Amino acid sequence: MSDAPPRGTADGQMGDAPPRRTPDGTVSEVPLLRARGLRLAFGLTEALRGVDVDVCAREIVAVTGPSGSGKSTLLHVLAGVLAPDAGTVDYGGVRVTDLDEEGRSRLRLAEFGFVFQYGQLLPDLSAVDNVTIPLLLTGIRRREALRRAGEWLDRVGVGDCAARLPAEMSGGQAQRVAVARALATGPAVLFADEPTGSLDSLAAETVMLALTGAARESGATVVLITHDPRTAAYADRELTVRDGRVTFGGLVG
Ligand SMILES: Nc1ncnc2c1ncn2[C@@H]1O[C@H](COP(=O)(O)OP(=O)(O)OP(=O)(O)O)[C@@H](O)[C@H]1O
Repeated sequence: MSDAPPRGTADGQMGDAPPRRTPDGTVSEVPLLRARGLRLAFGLTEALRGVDVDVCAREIVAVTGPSGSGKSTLLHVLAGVLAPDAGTVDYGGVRVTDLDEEGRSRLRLAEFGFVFQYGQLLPDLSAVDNVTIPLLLTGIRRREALRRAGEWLDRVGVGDCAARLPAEMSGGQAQRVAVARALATGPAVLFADEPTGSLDSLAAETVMLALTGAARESGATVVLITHDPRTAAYADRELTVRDGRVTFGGLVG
């Protein structure tokens, strides 16, 4: 969005991040996220067993694979939520895997947005207030935050739900509010873990249309986990994870 706050100063080292919007509006060929040799075990369970992944600026990448194959773990490591046992993640000019917990937290707040499968909206707040909260946290004044939140709800097709509580919306409407909330602060990368996992196919379609449309419009890169081929079909590229390894489509070029 043109009125999004400036991005990329989580630790003051984001100046050499590749451009997210190429002059002709296409996806950049330069990896924005670059992971190499990722390994992570939970006790005896090797969730990631040597994963290499590139995600280019403005790309929409679907991560697919069987249950328990390591998809969520990979997303959490790419997003700096989890630190791997071995391997590197680079985001623009920042080596995420060299940051401590606090540095990763600042990076997430400044650069990343998240959408999950369930229960992400604050139940006691209306749709518009749910979208307003992260804007207020970036220091935007309430009146302006409300205006932007309303615009985002319109953009994802749920402007008429602005005053409703999450319990007064359908699952698909609530997920579109969650998409608006995740994108309203202008994140460079949107990470979505099964965003349509709890929805019927029609609602899933409306959510994916809203998510991909809004992400493309705002120039956000998207990494989304799904085991629904119809959801994966909205992506520019699909990569497959099996037994902790990327078996298909991890690298570009
Ligand atoms: N916090 C944890 N503690 C222990 N084991 C874990 C933890 N998180 C994940 N695992 C294990 O790591 C492996 C990969 O899990 P992960 O959640 O990444 O898979 P997934 O492909 O996302 O699965 P699903 O599609 O069912 O969500 C699984 O064997 C899982 O049980």
